[in-house]
Amino acid sequence: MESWPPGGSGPAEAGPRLRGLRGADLAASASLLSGAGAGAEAGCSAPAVAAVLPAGGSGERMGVPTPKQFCPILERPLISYTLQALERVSWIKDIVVAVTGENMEAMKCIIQRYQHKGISLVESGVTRHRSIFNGLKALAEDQPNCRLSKPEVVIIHDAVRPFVEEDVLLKVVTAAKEHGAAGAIRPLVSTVISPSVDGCLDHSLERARHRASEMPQAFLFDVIYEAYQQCSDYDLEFGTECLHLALKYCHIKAKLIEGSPDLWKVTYKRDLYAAESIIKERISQQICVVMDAKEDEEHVGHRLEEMLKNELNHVKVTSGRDLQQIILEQCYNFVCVNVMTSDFEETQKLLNMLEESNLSILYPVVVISVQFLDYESVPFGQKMENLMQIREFAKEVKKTNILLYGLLVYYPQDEQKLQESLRQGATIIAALIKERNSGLIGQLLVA
Ligand SMILES: Nc1ccn([C@@H]2O[C@H](COP(=O)(O)OP(=O)(O)OP(=O)(O)O)[C@@H](O)[C@H]2O)c(=O)n1
Ligand SMILES: O=P(O)(O)OC[C@@H](O)[C@@H](O)[C@@H](O)CO
Repeated sequence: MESWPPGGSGPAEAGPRLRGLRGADLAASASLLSGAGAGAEAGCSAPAVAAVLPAGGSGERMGVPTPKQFCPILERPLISYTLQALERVSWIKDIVVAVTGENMEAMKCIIQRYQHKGISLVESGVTRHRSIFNGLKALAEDQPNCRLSKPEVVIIHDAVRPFVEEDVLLKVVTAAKEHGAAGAIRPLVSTVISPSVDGCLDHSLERARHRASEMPQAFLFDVIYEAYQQCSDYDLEFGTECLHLALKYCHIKAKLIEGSPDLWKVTYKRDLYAAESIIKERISQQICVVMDAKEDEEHVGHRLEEMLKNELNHVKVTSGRDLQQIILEQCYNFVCVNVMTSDFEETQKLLNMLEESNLSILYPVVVISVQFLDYESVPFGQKMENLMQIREFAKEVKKTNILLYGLLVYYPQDEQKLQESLRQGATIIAALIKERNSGLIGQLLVA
């Protein structure tokens, strides 16, 4: 078992807000688990919580050579999104990932490149249960060269379930403390049937009375560790349900927690497309319009900003007065307005800030360099020559995961024509942000 990177600790980025079911009880649990707030002051000890991520599968159902946990989404391996989701939960102290020996180096590179913190690696087993057991052994203090402290509660979560939020983790851990085990469940989409030996229907289960077992699950460490130690080889080889092991070997009836639709497991190729679509949607929720601060309210950049607000419902459009703050808020989309200047001065300043911020390590950042030009009254030749620089700029910044596009917006004297080109410009901007197509970088689109 290795901690990677050596000495690494603490989450890679600030923990997210608890979403939805914030409630006073969840807030209290969160403060207790993080060792802060009233719970801790009242002398309640914050239970140590660790997580085990089985990531040693081959992903046969995905139908590609690369094990699905390493398949890229927006050029980043799927497992990195799951690690990010867990490490930003401040009260999860250790994350143990079980990978095959042959994927150990690849996993270390992923941890290094995406700056994941507090990750320990163990060798996976030939089945999911054996991989989980190996992860638990790394946390148990009765093992040789064990460097991790035994947690009170352990979360078990598939590495191929990237959309896990703090609130459901909090609920399963809180329930596991009380019941000994807890797991997320979802309504069944299809009815479960039992076939007879001759391949005909023997019976079906009443769908409304059954649920799909999902992840995350959480256990008092001693419960699940004891269950795995007593586990039969048959269960280790063919079992798929940790909650069942706690019931069978420790007589613990797990508390079942209703989970959100996003808890699903990436299994087939269609799931990768769905995951990419969800991630693209999530990082497209905020756009920052960057323009020269001294420009007055009539500045055409403000008109473009207003048009974007009208065209893009549910998208927060801000004008970037304090760019550093906007970057800190993890905005991944920037529209840089250059009026009449063609040397990309504003755009270059923005690109330099973005490259220094490391914002694009986890997600591709879209920058759209907008030029307003009344090309009926300005000589086009020289202007176009300048604008073509964008191709070289784009190639350079792509190396740091910044997708740079050009947009030339017709800037006529006629008000109605200007309104139309602004609307067309907003539509093009929305499409570039939504699609994040790296094949279009350096292109100059015209509205
Ligand atoms: N020997 C194994 C098998 C699976 N897993 C992990 O358990 C999780 C859920 O299992 P599953 O979806 O079945 O993954 P695979 O076994 O890779 O998929 P398949 O059955 O299609 O081969 C995945 O993160 C997978 O990497 C594991 O750690 N060790
Ligand atoms: O994909 P597999 O069949 O290997 O196992 C994964 C799932 O069974 C498991 O994650 C949930 O059903 C909860 O136990």
